[in-house]
Amino acid sequence: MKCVCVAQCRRDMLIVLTHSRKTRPEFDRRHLSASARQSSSDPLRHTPVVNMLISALVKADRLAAQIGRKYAPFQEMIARTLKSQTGDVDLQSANTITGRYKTKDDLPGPNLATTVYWLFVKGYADKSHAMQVEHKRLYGPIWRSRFGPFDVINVAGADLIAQVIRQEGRYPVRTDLPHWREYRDMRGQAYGIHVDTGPEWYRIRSALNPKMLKLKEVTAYAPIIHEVVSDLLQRLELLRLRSPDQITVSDLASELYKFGFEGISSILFETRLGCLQEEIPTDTLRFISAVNEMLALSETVLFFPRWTRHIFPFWKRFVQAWDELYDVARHLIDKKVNEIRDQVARGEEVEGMYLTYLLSSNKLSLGEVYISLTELLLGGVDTTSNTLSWTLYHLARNPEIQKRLHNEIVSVCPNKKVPNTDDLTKMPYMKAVIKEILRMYPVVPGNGRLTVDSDIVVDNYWFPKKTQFHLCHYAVSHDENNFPDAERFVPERWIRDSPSRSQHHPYSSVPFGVGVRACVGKRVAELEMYFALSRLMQQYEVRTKAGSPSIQPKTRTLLIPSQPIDLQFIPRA
Ligand code: HEM
Repeated sequence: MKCVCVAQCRRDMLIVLTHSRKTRPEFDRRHLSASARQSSSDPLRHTPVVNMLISALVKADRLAAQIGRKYAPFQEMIARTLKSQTGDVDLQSANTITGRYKTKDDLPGPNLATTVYWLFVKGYADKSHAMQVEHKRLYGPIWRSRFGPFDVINVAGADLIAQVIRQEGRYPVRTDLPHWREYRDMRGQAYGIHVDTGPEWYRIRSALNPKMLKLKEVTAYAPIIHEVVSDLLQRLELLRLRSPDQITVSDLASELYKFGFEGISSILFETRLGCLQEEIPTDTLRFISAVNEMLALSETVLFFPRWTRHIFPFWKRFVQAWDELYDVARHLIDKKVNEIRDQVARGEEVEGMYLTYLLSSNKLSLGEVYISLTELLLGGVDTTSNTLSWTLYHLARNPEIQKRLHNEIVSVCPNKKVPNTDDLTKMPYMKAVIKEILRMYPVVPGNGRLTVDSDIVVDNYWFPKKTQFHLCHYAVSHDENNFPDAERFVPERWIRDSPSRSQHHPYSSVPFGVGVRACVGKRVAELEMYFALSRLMQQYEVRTKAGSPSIQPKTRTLLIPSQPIDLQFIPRA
């Protein structure tokens, strides 16, 4: 979705989900390190060209304002031109159209210069989640942000988000992804779940849903998830023993990232990629590198107009990254297609998981399967791993909560019994822990909705078709009115009959989104996180090192830790 800044908006809108910043011709192991991914250079923030462009935009904005003050008719002409470029349907105030509603022109909010000031002078460029909170304080729960050609309505009240979602129509759209569409047109590929709209999106989504969103179906993935969790435990044990004090695992997020990548690809592609091995296979490194490169460049490509493609290298690299990503995914899928073909030829029954289901359901073409699995992978890589990182971090800092969680796990699964899905239903506290983490750190801190079918009314404001909304989930889930003492980690808020149980609006914490367009991977993500967390707790007590700093989140596509998380893993008897 579009939002207050190009960087933020394009991140939030994609809802796709990893974020290596640095591009390197040869991929090396450092690409797997979350800290390396987080700290490497951001093309939007550091290139002199971008700085020049920004300063030119600010100047242009100021100049337009000055000219506008002197020459109102001229300003109106500029406004007409800009509005026609941004797709506004009418130049008249909607007051005259609707009579009773206010319009977006009546909304408060920052203009280009103010936004640039907030981002680059006040330092909110990688803290757009915090900017939501500040802007809500300044402007109220609904405001308008303009940034160059982007014009976004920010909504930061649970009831207002509910109003937008209720009017999203049958085929909701998060935002337009013209550059993804352009790439797919260029290569003659299918569009897929992120690019397709209307009934076509719905057709693909309906094909993907059954083995992803039904709890009973997702249970079938338990054995493979446990296999990957076992590998994670082995890896953590190895790293712990190798550390100088024999208890510390450094940069936990990067290990959990590998777990996330391995976990989701083993379900989707029915192939173990070896991300948690000591020596990661070359093809897997290629795959990970391409995912990170494509996502990092996706933001940059959108920022620059099409005519600059021959001047800057971004588009070419974006295309190369997609080619690479698609190529590896296609290779993995083709391998499975051939296996299935051989099995059928031998008269054997075909068994498998998600890929086998998609291939045998015949609901999608092979090209659509390539794209769909790639996009599911993008959705599943960094989301679960970041949530797990924050969870372990807070458990380490809150021994009482960790003890309560451990007691629950032991009471349901004594003697380190490996939990099954039935066991999970008896672990309400573990679910509350994850819910609370997703409230405090919604991985997708701001989501988007682009109105397509009809005009809508929100909070007595009338918005025409093609209005881009930014749903400020972070600001809402940190609102003291919904969650008293909102900055504190209190899983009890989510426990029925607990004195700390919060009375909150149903839309005040919706980390997976709501409605037909909500996260397709929710069930799989939950299963992965519950199995990983329960088994980690069975094996270790996690602690922070004495004097270790408190870690703040930052926004890089997703809400991620701003520093590496190092934790001590004390084996349990
Ligand atoms: C903690 C884990 C996760 C969180 C918090 C999360 C959150 C979200 C959110 C907020 C959205 C946007 C929903 C909307 O627009 O209303 C989304 C969409 C999506 N997610 Fe997730 N996600 C997670 C894990 C996963 C996993 C594991 C997968 C892959 C299996 C996945 C695949 C997707 C896809 C493909 C979409 C786009 C759906 C569509 O446009 O129809 N996500 N996710």
